[in-house]
Amino acid sequence: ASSEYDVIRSRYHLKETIGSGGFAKVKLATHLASGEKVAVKIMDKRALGDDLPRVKTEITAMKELVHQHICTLYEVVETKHKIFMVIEYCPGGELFDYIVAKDRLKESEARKFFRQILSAVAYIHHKGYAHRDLKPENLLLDDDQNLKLIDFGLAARPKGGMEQHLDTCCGSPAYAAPELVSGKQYRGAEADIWSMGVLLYALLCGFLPFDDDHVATLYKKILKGEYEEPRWLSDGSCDLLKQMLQINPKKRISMEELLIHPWVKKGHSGTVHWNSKCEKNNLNTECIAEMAEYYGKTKDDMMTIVTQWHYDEITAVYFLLLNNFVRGCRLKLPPRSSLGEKGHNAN
Ligand SMILES: Cn1cc(Br)cc1C(=O)Nc1[nH]nc2c1CN(C(=O)N[C@H](CN1CCCC1)c1ccccc1)C21CC1
Repeated sequence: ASSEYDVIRSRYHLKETIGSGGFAKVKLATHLASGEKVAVKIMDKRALGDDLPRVKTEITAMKELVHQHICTLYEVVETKHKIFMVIEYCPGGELFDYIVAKDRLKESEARKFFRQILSAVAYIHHKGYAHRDLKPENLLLDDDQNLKLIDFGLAARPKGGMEQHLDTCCGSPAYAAPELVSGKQYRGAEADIWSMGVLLYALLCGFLPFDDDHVATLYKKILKGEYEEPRWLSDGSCDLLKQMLQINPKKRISMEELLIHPWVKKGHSGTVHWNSKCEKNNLNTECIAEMAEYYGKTKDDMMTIVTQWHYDEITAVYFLLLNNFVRGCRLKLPPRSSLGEKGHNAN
């Protein structure tokens, strides 16, 4: 099996495991060429079994969804038995743990996070995707305390567009919409809005609106749609939650209405900017120039190579440079000769 790791080890220094889920584990790693930290999600195809399509779904989705509030997929390495996804590293961990540590968030902080979640979800809906597993465990904090959405294994891109109904019941029960738990057909976007309502409730209250140890009882509570309104919730927060946690999806607030909702806009100059700042169709010329120098190519040749989006080392270097660029840092790639001296790169 060690040979299966040869390619990934040639480009990354794998460190401790920082997460392990059903069929995958995530290790912290360092990109040798740049010294940048990354997260490597490792899956064994034999253990995946009929979950393998979920991984393909996630890879396809992450290749298409490139956004400032979505964890960037840098590189994919597939060997005989393994799939390695090299993904943006978020040193702040899960939003779930952040809420638990603070008990609950002040309305202004909840609003800051909620606007970032809206930005990511409005973008994926615009691209024709529904996430279908929105919860605080799937939102990570980067080192600027900004949120990044992860886990697109359950994402759906209905062929007939976002009006199309879906029927696979999936996601985490406590965040699942009533139409989803009652096994009816549902629209992905409408179900995501409900889940964001549960998420907002968790941010503001520190506990879930619908909760029970027995999943059947939990479902009954979701279908009734009744939840507690703690006294610390403002009228504005209660009104917004009421519009998001409408059991009838037709009466539920839409994404368009959410983006301009007074509660969402309060204390912020503009509406939520959900367009991507890092779309693949307009390359960052400074990153291309830096790469051209590093690989000894002309800018045009470098541009051509990057736009093939092979999700190999080239794609990884481009996105690592870009993620630093958008944060105002300039990542310098050392001359390639130093590659030989492992761990040589100053961090
Ligand atoms: C927990 N933690 C603490 C610190 Br400090 C950093 C982290 C951390 O996990 N950072 C991090 N950066 N980038 C990633 C992660 C975690 N991570 C993840 O993809 N984490 C998910 C977490 N899911 C939430 C519910 C079920 C599993 C995961 C999926 C499969 C197996 C293990 C973990 C990525 C790769 C995208």
